[in-house]
Amino acid sequence: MSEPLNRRSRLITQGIERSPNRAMLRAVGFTDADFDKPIVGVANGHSTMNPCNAGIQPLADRAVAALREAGAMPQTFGVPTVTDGISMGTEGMKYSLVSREVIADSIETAVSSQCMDGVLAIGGCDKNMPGAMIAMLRMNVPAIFCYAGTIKPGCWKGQALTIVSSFEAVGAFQAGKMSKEDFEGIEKNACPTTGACGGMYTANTMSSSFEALGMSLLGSSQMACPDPEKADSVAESARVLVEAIRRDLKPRDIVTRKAIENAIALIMATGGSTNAVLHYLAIAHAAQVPFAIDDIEAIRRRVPVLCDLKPSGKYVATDFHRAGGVPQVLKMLLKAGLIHGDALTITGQTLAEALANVPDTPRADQDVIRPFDRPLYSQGHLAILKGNLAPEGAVAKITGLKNPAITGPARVFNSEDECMAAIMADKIKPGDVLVIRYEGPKGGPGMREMLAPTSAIIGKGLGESVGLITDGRFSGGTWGMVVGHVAPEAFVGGPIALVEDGDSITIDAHRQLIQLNVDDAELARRRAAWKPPAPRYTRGVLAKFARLVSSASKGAVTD
Ligand SMILES: CC(C)(O)[C@@H](O)C(=O)O
Ligand SMILES: [Mg+2]
Repeated sequence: MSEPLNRRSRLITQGIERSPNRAMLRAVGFTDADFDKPIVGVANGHSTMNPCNAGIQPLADRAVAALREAGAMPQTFGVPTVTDGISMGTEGMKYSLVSREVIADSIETAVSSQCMDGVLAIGGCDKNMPGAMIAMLRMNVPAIFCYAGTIKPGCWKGQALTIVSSFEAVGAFQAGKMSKEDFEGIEKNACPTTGACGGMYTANTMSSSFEALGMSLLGSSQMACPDPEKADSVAESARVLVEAIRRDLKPRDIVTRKAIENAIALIMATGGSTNAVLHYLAIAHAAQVPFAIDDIEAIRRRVPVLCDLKPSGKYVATDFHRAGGVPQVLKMLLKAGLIHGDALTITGQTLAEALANVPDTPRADQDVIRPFDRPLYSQGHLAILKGNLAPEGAVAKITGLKNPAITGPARVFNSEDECMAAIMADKIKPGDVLVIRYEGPKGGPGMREMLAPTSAIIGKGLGESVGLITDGRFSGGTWGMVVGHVAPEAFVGGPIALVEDGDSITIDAHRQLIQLNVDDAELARRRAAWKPPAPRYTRGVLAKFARLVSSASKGAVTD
């Protein structure tokens, strides 16, 4: 007799003493026969706060129906989100990374409090993906992730638009390089549908990497949110999840070291967001898989950038999907021996088995996905930089830079807001190295993304001549000579706290170096004089996060 599928939920549905529990479940539609079925949580990220999550309710409805058809009892609960693109450049962005932990804690709390037998999570904006994955790996009950889908590109005067077009328009318009008509036209046309930011920014980076990780169905992540195929893939995910519960196939059976290496390889090949480094350190921590920031370099060296995708490339996620998307890239990496084909996926197949029917080479009629003999870059773009400014490491995109090395005078700012004001007041000159500090996980707190200043720099035409380093983060839409996640952060006395205006700083992408050119005796003097600042928040979720959070070089985790 096979094991019952309600391995966990039977703790609250079976036996005399569980009569009150059943009484309450009857109130939400359970009948006698239902108490023997697996209870599956639908972590519903629906929200009208943003386009990324505003299309999720119909997907959650499809998941509920498909779970019932597959013999499970679905129970829906809400999961909060923040919106990076709307909070960007404000104090509210401090809640972005914090929300990854809030989402993880919310899903873990709901699923574990009622001993659910599995969970299907549906998310949209950036932190929804890593937050859900961290919860799944902490709980280790059968789980699958469904991405709400990418937004479709906007269009203005024949130009494909994403939200980053609007961010970059700010600097250009303010510098008098763009007409009011174009500035307003871009704003009004950048986001035409529901779905998450349409380049290979953080949401599409994390969602597509979950296909490589084995925790989302192949081909599902880059579908556009409004398209019927997206809802169909959620229904299929529900069926696959019930089968995984039958097999007792759990997230930590799937998210092994090999799976994480496969995900990082996919991210390198597609030119994904720097945030993936932070999130995969946190995902490995939740999976209890040994994986350190220095492990990323070996993958970067062997995997080329094959996809010509925004922010630094030409195409958007819907182009990528049409060109074969993640499965096509994974099949190419598999054939080249750059990923582990024996890694398991949520379907119970190995990755190689799941890719069996995918063509070995990309279609010749498009150049969204390039063949190996014509990569955009021969090595990956996400590099870990070290030096006396970042002894624990820092993260940068090092491809596509006209000037891969810069040495210049430091312009020091103790917040993103101070730096943004200087950029918009045209106080920044070519050759400057901007230092934005006290924006780290503890110091910000919350490690804000700096898309506003980096876009303003691009918009003002300084993208190739100004460097920027921060203990904060960057958006997936950022490119240029920018280095984030500098660790240790200023708030805990990291070397970035000792920089003074005018100091010489070197950022060298090819040597993967970030160096403060000040002698050790002077640095020792400055360190002796440095005093830790008072925390910016003493109450509420930001204060709790600041007290708990680890270094960015460990994933900025809180447990
Ligand atoms: C607003 C963006 C582009 O979505 C950003 O938040 C990212 O991290 O990619
Ligand atoms: Mg973001």
